[in-house]
Amino acid sequence: MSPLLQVTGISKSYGAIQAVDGVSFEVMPGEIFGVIGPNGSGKTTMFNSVLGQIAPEQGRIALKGRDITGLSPVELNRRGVGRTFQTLQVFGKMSVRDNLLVAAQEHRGTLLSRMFAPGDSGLGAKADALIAQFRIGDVAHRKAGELSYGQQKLVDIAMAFMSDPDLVLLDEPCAGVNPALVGGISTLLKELNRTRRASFVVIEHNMDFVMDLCHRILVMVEGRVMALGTPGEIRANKQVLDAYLGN
Ligand SMILES: Nc1ncnc2c1ncn2[C@@H]1O[C@H](COP(=O)(O)OP(=O)(O)OP(=O)(O)O)[C@@H](O)[C@H]1O
Repeated sequence: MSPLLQVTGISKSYGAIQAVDGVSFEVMPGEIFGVIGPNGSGKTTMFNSVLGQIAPEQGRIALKGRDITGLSPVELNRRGVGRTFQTLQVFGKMSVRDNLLVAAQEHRGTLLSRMFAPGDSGLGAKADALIAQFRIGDVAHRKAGELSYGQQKLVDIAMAFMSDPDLVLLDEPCAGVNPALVGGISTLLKELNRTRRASFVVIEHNMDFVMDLCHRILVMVEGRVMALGTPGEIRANKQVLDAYLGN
């Protein structure tokens, strides 16, 4: 099986800070791939390099064997790469359902083309299916800003799925979420992985969540890959325990 995502030797510095230093890894189709590491270890910078948000100074990123290095987030989205951010991206004054529709239109075209696009172009059915899958039907017509933070996080994740992505990069999906809802997010991601064959790259500090959810985990320390393996291998890695998990 050939990799869905191939990251080869990417580096990015900010002045004297080498935020990402020669990071390489592959994500296979259908894989849930975790990225962990202490604060400031370069996880988000690596993520943003993959996602076209920042240009890596070195290295190559390929999706399904094609070079995508330097492509814009919009172009990547069209090629099947979705993302969520550390901070919520929902529009608080719009209904949950409208947030999903806007996310899909974002994927389909420019603001101008959206303004003149006829109706919802069949996106309503897709939004309703996701609302059902995310079990947020009871709040679908409420303003997103009125929902609990955890529920807004679910809306945020659902928005990333409106473009039928092959690969979704999730930046700290559990941050700030009530522990009672963390298990729900994990169950949901496993279900999306199974039913939609979507692959995920997940940055997360919640170790129980990562260990339970991910097939393989990359450990970053000071911009470099310290370890890469299954949750069992990462838990048993002495170097990782000393540098990170043991803290
Ligand atoms: N825009 C920027 N300008 C200057 N330095 C930056 C910038 N973004 C990140 N850095 C620095 O690069 C290093 C890596 O940061 P990054 O945010 O990628 O780490 P992280 O592992 O995602 O951290 P966290 O877990 O806290 O989100 C840090 O030293 C950070 O201070």
